[in-house]
Amino acid sequence: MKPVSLIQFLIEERRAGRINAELSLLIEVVARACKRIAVATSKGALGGVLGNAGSDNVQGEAQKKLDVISNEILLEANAWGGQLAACASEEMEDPQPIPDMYPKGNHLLLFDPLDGSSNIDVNISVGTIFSILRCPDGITEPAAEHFQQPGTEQLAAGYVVYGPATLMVLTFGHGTHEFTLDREVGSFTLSRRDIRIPEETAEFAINMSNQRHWEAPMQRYVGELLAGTEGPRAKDFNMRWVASMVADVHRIVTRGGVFFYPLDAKIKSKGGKLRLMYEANPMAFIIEQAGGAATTGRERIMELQPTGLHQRVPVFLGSRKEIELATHYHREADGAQG
Ligand SMILES: O=P(O)(O)OC[C@H]1O[C@](O)(COP(=O)(O)O)[C@@H](O)[C@@H]1O
Ligand SMILES: [Mg+2]
Ligand SMILES: [Mg+2]
Repeated sequence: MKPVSLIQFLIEERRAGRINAELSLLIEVVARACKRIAVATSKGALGGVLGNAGSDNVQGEAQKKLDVISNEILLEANAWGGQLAACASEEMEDPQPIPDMYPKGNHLLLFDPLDGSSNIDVNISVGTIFSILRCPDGITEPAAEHFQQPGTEQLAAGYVVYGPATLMVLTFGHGTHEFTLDREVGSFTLSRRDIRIPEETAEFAINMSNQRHWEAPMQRYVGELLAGTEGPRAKDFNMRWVASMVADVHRIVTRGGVFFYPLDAKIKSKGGKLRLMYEANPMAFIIEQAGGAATTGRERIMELQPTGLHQRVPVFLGSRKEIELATHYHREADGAQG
């Protein structure tokens, strides 16, 4: 089969009327920026990109040098791209307007410039996650409230994994597709089209060290997985936890599985660990378009009405039947309590 580059794929999508020229160009700009981030991450200690930046972000987390470098690469690339009205990032409290000297567009871009920051210094896969929305008509200086649209309003979402290979996974709402960076030619090439995630799985991902803090329905669900063939599920389950959401989600996009970052007593006051606008919503869109499911344990993530740019939510995503069961246990427990 003749290789299909990302550019050719975007032309196909435009010809099919699934995306417009501006969105297509925006994806090209984001892809180009991620190629530069791939180079930066691959330098490691030699490039002086490891370690802390000496500053904290809006979440009160110590920023890694690569958090800051990746953020700047994405801001710089998108400032003069011409497709954006503004962008927002995990690493910035407020939305970043497009400088007046540059042409503006009708899209809003949200991103987690470097996901899996705790793994940077130990050379484990990290990534970039992004979500694209339409800027409301007539808004020239978008504020946080203009970004706060439900996940169902996303025009596109994607992530890039910087691992042994650099991969981009993308959806426009017409299936989920994977592109591999061909380092020799320097471009992303289609490696899997219309990905389907198996409905059933025997592989789960969760940070088990938080177990004692979980809610009862989560204790029950994971307890049954761990009981395996000796328990009510009558099947053994294997566990994985990379602690880079992009890598854990990419494993699921590749071979199925489930990923959980549930609410627990430690993070209850924050509403969860992962961020709705630039982690949960884009991943939910990608997973749903590949036949999987994504909930908070109670509600469909993409139907949530956002209340803040950096809002956190519980995340349950992956193989549909398992996510439905875990969600059912939570709703049932709420019902019993209701
Ligand atoms: O350290 P924990 O509790 O295992 O959490 C890991 C989770 O935190 C994250 O690193 C948060 O994302 P950032 O690295 O972008 O802040 C996720 O990628 C990952 O799933
Ligand atoms: Mg992240
Ligand atoms: Mg991050």
